[in-house]
Amino acid sequence: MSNWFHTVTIETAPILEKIKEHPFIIKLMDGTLSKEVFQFYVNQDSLYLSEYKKTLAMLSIKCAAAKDTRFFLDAASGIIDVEDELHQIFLDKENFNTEPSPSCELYTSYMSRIVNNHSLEEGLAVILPCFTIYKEIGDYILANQTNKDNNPYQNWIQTYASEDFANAVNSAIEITNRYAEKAPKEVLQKMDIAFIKTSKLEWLFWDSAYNKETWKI
Ligand SMILES: Cc1ncc(CO)c(N)n1
Ligand SMILES: Cc1ncsc1CCO
Repeated sequence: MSNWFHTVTIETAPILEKIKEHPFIIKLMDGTLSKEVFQFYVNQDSLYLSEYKKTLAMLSIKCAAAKDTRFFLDAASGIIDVEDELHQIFLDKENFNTEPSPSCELYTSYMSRIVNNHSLEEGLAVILPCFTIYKEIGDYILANQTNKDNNPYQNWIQTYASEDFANAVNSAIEITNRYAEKAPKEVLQKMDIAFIKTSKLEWLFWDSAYNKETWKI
């Protein structure tokens, strides 16, 4: 079946491959990622998710169908659960840094700008890689790791390889495809641009954590 998501996924396949080859993911998978780097990541991800849930809530009120509004509101509150659970386990609250890294700032600001100032369709496209790439990476790690019993990051891996998350991802894809079906070509092109850019920002977010990115000034 040909649909918008299927087509854009083919276009972004090289980005997904780069993410799978990134040392952050390789080391997360074999459990050798340094605690310091993972801590930096969880800290920034906490700042990221705190903004992302607001962006999802904003997108939800732009949807015409009540079931779509409900889906995005549920996803936003699902993120509060993830924040509570994963961050309870992994976040070092005493050394929490409240300043987003440049890449974290860029990623959250970009999504917020598109959702707030552009069309609903572009908004749907811009928030989608956060669902689909994490699903891909969660499944990829689970399928390829040999140390499920003693990986310090297993709880994190399981969250994104879970059935609940898979259901949420499928719904997000279905909703976006449904709006894309009715969208004119110009809007579809803008959806592609948004999806591709956010996919790159996913790579950048992992890379920035791996390098413990700082503000240069
Ligand atoms: C950067 C980023 N993208 C996506 C997700 C999925 O929730 C996450 N936790 N963090
Ligand atoms: C953790 C997370 N990331 C995108 S949506 C979501 C919550 C799905 O319920």
